[in-house]
Amino acid sequence: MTQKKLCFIGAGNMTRSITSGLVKSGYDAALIHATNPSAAKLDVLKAELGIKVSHDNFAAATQADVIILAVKPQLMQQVCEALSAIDLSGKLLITIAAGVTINRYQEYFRQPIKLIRTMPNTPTQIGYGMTGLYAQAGVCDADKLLCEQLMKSGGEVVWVEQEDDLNQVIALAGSSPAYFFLMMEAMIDVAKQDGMDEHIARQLVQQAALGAAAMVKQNPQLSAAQLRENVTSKGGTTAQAIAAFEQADLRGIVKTAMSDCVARAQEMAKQF
Ligand SMILES: NC(=O)C1=CN([C@@H]2O[C@H](COP(=O)(O)OP(=O)(O)OC[C@H]3O[C@@H](n4cnc5c(N)ncnc54)[C@H](OP(=O)(O)O)[C@@H]3O)[C@@H](O)[C@H]2O)C=CC1
Ligand SMILES: O=C(O)[C@@H]1CCC=N1
Repeated sequence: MTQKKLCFIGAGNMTRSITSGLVKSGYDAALIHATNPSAAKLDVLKAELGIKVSHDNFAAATQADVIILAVKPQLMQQVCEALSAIDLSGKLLITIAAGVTINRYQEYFRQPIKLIRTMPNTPTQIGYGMTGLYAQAGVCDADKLLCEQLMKSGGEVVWVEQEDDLNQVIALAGSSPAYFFLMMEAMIDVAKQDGMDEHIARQLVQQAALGAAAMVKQNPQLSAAQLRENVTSKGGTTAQAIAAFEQADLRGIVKTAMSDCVARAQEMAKQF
């Protein structure tokens, strides 16, 4: 991979996930710079990954070839406006923020920019990430390839055709690790209430979840429905459990959750 000077603005959960993936995959830590107002997260990144850290967004971004915008959506305007005095003509901008549109970034930077919107997720930290990508019109193939390579160091990537499609990516992959964590959390809680040791419950649940995801991935010819049916013996235990989920309208709950997730991204696009 071509190794360029990277600057992450904001050193929170996602910057940690992406920079870990990059360093683990061999990206030169000396070329990665992260900035943050408070010191604690920077200290951890410096100690764990050996990347450069500072509190100065402007200086770090000025020196970088690629600026990765990784602050919360509500802070994006303030952060981008403060960087708008930098000549961005030779730099690629990548944003990981949910719900902030390309039009907004153009307003904030007040100059022509080359921007790729991405939607990664936290499993990027361990190489199991999933990132959706959308490039602003006019971004060249070399910059698209560079962004793709950066995000691939943490897992898989898909390009989407329309900017709006990123909202579906959020519902399906950006936010969805939290849905699966909730499911596992609930299962572990039930086992604990039934008197099981928490560590054993967690081991059982995490391995079952990992196995189920691997079964889906390794059997592309089989639908998720078919894989579910293969577990479900007629008149058996799984049938009882699945009936309880169906009766409680799990599918309806999932539908509401995902459409609320998309709606929030659309609302944020108007807000920020
Ligand atoms: N978490 C997730 O699963 C995903 C998040 N995203 C997107 O990633 C972005 C970051 O999310 P996440 O990492 O979870 O959030 P975090 O809150 O963990 O990280 C944001 C970081 O930005 C820092 N920050 C605040 N103000 C500034 C500033 N002026 N300059 C530089 N840094 C600043 C914060 O510092 P401090 O805490 O010291 O104030 C914090 O460390 C969001 O836009 C979110 O939409 C995208 C995909 C998945
Ligand atoms: O919850 C959020 O807004 C961010 C975007 C996707 C995951 N976390």
